Amino acid sequence: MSDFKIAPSILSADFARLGQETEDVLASGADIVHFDVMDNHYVPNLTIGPMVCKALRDHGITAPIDAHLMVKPVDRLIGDFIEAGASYVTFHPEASEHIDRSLQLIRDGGCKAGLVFNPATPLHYLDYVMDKLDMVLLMSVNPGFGGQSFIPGTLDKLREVRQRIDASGRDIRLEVDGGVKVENIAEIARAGADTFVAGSAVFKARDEADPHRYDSVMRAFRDALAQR
Ligand SMILES: O=C(CO)[C@H](O)[C@H](O)COP(=O)(O)O
Ligand SMILES: [Fe+2]
Repeated sequence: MSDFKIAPSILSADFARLGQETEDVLASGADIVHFDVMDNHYVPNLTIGPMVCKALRDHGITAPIDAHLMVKPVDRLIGDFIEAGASYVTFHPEASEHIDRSLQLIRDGGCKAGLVFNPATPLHYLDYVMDKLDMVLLMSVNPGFGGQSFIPGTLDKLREVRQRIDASGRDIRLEVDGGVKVENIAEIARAGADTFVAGSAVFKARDEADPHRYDSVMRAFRDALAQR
């Protein structure tokens, strides 16, 4: 597998300069913009919503935006993110009253749909919905904050989901989110992930030579993936 995608989480960007930061990280080679939505209810933190997603589109960001909804209830915000220009909309199954309906709402709006699993959320939520998924996102930290350490048990869970995706024969991305670093990305890729969210590891590693570039950390991620 060589179709690896790197998705910097703008949670760790400078929010006062969000448009420029997003441009800079994409110019440095990022593939996807990971957009963390927290509601101070499902998770104990409060971040950004659809207006900010739309502002990034209006600013000229054309790359895929991966809206990771850590909100409860889910369904009303799905419509808002579709309107705001999200490309992927993912949600936590235990935060939705009707998982199948939420997935269908996302796809009916022309977006790609994904389910997100916290470290202790069982994988049985995948049963009966594989045909409605474009992405499975495994959290490798408990959701709510950037800058936490990767939980090693995620590796076994990744292997299990990789088997399920391959057995399904479907085109479903396997994303991992939380504590992804240059030092552990190869091991995470070997366990089956193909899409890597990295927040603090990217935005704390601005190039010394140019404050608008993240080239060296992006190159280090690519090199680690090439040598996995
Ligand atoms: O969903 C998230 C937290 O709930 C973030 O995407 C995640 O924590 C990324 O940050 P870092 O790479 O610093 O761990
Ligand atoms: Fe996230």
